Amino acid sequence: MTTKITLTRPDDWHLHLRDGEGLKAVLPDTAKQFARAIVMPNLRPPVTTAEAALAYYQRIKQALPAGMVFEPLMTLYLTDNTPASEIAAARQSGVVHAVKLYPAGATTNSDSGVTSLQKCAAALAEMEKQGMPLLIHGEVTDGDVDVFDREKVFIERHLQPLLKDFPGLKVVFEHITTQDAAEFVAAGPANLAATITAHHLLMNRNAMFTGGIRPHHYCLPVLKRETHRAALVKAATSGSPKFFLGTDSAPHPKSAKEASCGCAGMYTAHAAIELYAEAFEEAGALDKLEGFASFYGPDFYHLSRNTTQVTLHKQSWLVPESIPFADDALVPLRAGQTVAWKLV
Ligand SMILES: NC(=O)N[C@@H](CC(=O)O)C(=O)O
Ligand SMILES: [Zn+2]
Ligand SMILES: [Zn+2]
Repeated sequence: MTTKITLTRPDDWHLHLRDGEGLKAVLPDTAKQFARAIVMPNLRPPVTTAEAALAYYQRIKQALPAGMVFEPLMTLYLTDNTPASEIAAARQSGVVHAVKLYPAGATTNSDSGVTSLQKCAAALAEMEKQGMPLLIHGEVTDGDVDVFDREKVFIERHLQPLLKDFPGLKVVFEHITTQDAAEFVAAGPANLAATITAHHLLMNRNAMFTGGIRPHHYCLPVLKRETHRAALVKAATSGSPKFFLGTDSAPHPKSAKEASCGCAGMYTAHAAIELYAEAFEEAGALDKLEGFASFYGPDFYHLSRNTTQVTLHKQSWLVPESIPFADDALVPLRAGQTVAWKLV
């Protein structure tokens, strides 16, 4: 039995850091294990300009505790009105590495998101030209579509046409949750990749209803049935460079999660690489973890791989019931329970 693994230091290709006091509370959890992270732009107001992305970059750098090394990779929030010139400015800034597409109304802080991809044609053409990746929250928002089918329907209605219209555009299908998405990405061109969260590898939709309603297991896209979880594990452990690590760690105050209309998002940054190690071990594929966590992401983004390492021990530890978060608290995934691997 493997009791110790050493990996090239991983990166997180999909992360929510929030801002202000919340940012200060969560940033060390990510920086202790990841060298870099793609930072989501769904703040209030959203990060829609290169100038705002640069200012956010500086706030993250300032919030980093002394002695920690971490590089935030910024993203721009795409709207119906994003001009091509803003894409060029983002590229020029040197800190923006991707543009994020939220279909309007699909998820947390997506009110200013895109209502129709037609409206974004100029920005998308510029991204294709600049080699700037488009990161997609791939769910339709049509209330007639069952919430468990929204990702699958997005592929047919929006992703396929997009890839056809912009064949050179680099696309990351973010936080995929279905067998449909895993198979679509695996069969797609090299410029199409996907991120997979630890929670979608470890849990199926039963986890939302174990003995009662479990608001801390609610995220978007929502957890799916077991066949989908199994397909995601297969994709993540396949050794295909089209699938890489993106935690989608999404902190919300406890009071906003444990509410009559609770927010979507799970907090996993406190134990991210350890949770992935559990999922890969369970699949008998610990040897595939380094490629997924540390190589395929930078390769896709044309960034260099990290040169330092992290070590994990097979040593179970207790996750705290809650973590301070600004003037509230956070309930992390596995709160009050154990995680099987521990970062040294
Ligand atoms: N994943 C989530 O459930 N929530 C994310 C938004 C997102 O990534 O869709 C958040 O910002 O809270
Ligand atoms: Zn999302
Ligand atoms: Zn997210």
